[in-house]
Amino acid sequence: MSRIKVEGLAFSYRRGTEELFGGLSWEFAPGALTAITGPSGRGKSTLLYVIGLMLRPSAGAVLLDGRDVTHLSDARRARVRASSIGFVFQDAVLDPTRTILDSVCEPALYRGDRRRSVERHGRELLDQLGVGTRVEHRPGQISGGQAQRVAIARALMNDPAVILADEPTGNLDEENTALVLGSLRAAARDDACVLIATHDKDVLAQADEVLAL
Ligand SMILES: Nc1ncnc2c1ncn2[C@@H]1O[C@H](COP(=O)(O)OP(=O)(O)OP(=O)(O)O)[C@@H](O)[C@H]1O
Repeated sequence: MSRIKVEGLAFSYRRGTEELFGGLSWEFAPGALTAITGPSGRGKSTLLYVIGLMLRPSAGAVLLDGRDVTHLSDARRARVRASSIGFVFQDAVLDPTRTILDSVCEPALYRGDRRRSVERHGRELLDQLGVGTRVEHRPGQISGGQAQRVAIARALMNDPAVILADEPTGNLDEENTALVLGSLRAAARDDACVLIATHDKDVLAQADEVLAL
């Protein structure tokens, strides 16, 4: 079974304005890295928000493991989001008052995991992403590209079944792009469904599937 499926999907930010996706149907398989590409303004970010249950489609449905999650209440959609979806936002917003390690650990502490094992896992993720020496720093003390990688570690923290990443390599050089792709690939190997909105040729070359909007 596909982990995520969209059926006849369309979205408008306001009634009577431009409709995005034009009735898109697509299945995203677990274990696969799918790049979502297309010209600026075509709706790549918006598609991630709709699949990430932050926006409701104006037509069609989003199915997660075969279950239609489109019409659930806001509270139930928020629960599904917290338990199953890791989101990497385009601008890597991190809490300026927390250390890097605290930011990465927060999703797991919030759901009640034990601090010791959470911190161990947080340090491992930050190491994998090449920011392991920055754990006690705060967002103002690291570069934009490092913040991007911290945001990815945070999204991977709870081993989500679905990872949605919006231009995750936008700020990165070749070496760090490879680190990020390696981490997303490792998550996919653990059977996650990974969707990356991107213009990056390296990401497109390494994706298992490409959805062009
Ligand atoms: N909050 C909003 N309210 C109204 N319109 C919006 C909003 N966010 C985005 N849009 C519009 O929706 C369309 C799709 O935007 P979106 O950011 O999803 O595109 P994109 O393909 O990700 O673009 P880019 O490659 O430039 O990041 C654009 O026309 C944009 O102007």
